[in-house]
Amino acid sequence: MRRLEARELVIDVPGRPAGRALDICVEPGQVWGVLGPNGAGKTTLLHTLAGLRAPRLGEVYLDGHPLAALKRRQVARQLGLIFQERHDGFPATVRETALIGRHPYLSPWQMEGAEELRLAEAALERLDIAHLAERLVSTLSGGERQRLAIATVLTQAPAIWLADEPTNHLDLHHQTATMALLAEQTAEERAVVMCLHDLNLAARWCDHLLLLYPDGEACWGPAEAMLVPEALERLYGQRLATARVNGAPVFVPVR
Ligand SMILES: Nc1ncnc2c1ncn2[C@@H]1O[C@H](COP(=O)(O)OP(=O)(O)OP(=O)(O)O)[C@@H](O)[C@H]1O
Repeated sequence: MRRLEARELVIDVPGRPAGRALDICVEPGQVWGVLGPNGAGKTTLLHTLAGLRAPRLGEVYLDGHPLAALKRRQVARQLGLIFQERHDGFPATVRETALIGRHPYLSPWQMEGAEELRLAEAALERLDIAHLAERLVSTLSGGERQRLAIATVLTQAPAIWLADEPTNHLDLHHQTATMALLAEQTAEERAVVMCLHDLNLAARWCDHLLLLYPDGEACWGPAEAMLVPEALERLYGQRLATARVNGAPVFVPVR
């Protein structure tokens, strides 16, 4: 059981007032969506929750321990990260890259074994990129790279996924398949926090939402309480029409 908490957390967005401090507890089995317009601080929040960026105020806790006091290797066994910026280091194949997901569990001199390989192959299969296993990552399309990033975290099997726009670059089918995969993590008491631009994916798949406003204001809670058209219109500065499809609200921008 792993719990990620933000206590009195103010993310450090340069030049912005503190706004509302975040008090959030991500419990095992929950799927959190972070919504907000460009520049609201979604990526900054995710980096702060991952311990990669210091907050301006407050602290992030993993299972009650301050994240900043934990060893990165310990953190890497619990938190899986899908971020937007990726840099190709040395040339690596798709399979080698997926195997990186097992590194937090191996000692520095230990080679990946049959079990690591099995997990990586299963993840590549799940993300429909098994046929690309021998290819160099530098030759992949944007959507294939995105699916590899997800496959790498699936290989890692962390307790908590932190994903920045996980459906970026993905076609409609793979967007849905990715959201299903993330929601599926909850069956094993894992949790997911993801930034999303697509309100309808958030409405369909997230059970908790955090709305981040550009002035630092924020509100959060169960998804149904957050999906209030007036609040969402204020969030995006966009009028919306609402319908219901398959039991979930659907929001369409109106002129
Ligand atoms: N190093 C920096 N120096 C100055 N401003 C920065 C720096 N890093 C981020 N910012 C600013 O902080 C704000 C929040 O950025 P962030 O990337 O977290 O937003 P976001 O909500 O993820 O946006 P988007 O939807 O466009 O991805 C932006 O206005 C950005 O320009």
